[in-house]
Amino acid sequence: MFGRRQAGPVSTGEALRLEGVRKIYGAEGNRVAALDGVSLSLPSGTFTAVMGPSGSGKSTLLQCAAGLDRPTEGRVFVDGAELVAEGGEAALTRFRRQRIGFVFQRFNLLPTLTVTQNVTLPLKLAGRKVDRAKAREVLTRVGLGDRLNHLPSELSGGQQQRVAIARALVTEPKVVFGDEPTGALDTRSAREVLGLLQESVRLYGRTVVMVTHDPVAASYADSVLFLADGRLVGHLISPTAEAVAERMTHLADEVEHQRVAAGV
Ligand SMILES: Nc1ncnc2c1ncn2[C@@H]1O[C@H](COP(=O)(O)OP(=O)(O)OP(=O)(O)O)[C@@H](O)[C@H]1O
Repeated sequence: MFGRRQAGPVSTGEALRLEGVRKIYGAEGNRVAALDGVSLSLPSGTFTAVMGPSGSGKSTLLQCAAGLDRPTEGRVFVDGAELVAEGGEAALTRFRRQRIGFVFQRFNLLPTLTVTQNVTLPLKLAGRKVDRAKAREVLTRVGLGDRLNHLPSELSGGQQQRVAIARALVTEPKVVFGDEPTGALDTRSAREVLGLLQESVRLYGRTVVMVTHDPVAASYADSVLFLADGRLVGHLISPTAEAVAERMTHLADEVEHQRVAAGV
């Protein structure tokens, strides 16, 4: 059902752009540059994996790119619109609801809502028409057309993550961000979820950005960005799991050498 790479629509335009993004945590004297000048441009209709050693800034990159947090410096554009520099949480939330979908490692479904209610929630929150037919269509696409009235607790982990994917896609966002979306799944469910993310890119023109620790998961992407110490240090196009794993091993060695040399 899910091929590793399928021919698809040619991508047009830019979905995500970061210009010199820095994110500093901590107070004076105790500062950590979680991101240290990251610039990138991802075309629309592409699937990108973000990898790097622990602490390299992957989650911070996702948070800043997805408007869950604001960079200390630099600019972020989603679908040509700049992430609002002012306006507080409400403005950030509005920005996200219009352009962005999320899939988290722990699914984050609301336990008291049915599958359909979970999927229509983003439409409701965005003040859009609660289109149950649309929710049914997206849920059918992810293979859950027969589970519409179930509660999340009545589903397996893989099925719950498929609900989360349907919820992320229902608003037809420009970019879908995944933070370890297969991290809590068994191999078979993980492959299904990766296949669905791939399909949302190939068939429906979404742009997917996924943080992962797993070279096999990364191999489903069109390209992999490698982070180390808050900087982009590599880019692999048409990745295989073996090539990704090899890069990661070298990266971990390099980071260790640099830390030893710097005495940290
Ligand atoms: N809220 C915070 N306050 C202070 N420092 C933080 C905060 N969040 C992250 N950091 C630091 O920023 C750096 C990057 O963290 P980040 O979580 O982005 O890395 P990561 O690559 O996602 O790591 P992992 O693979 O372990 O999840 C780390 O040194 C981390 O300790």
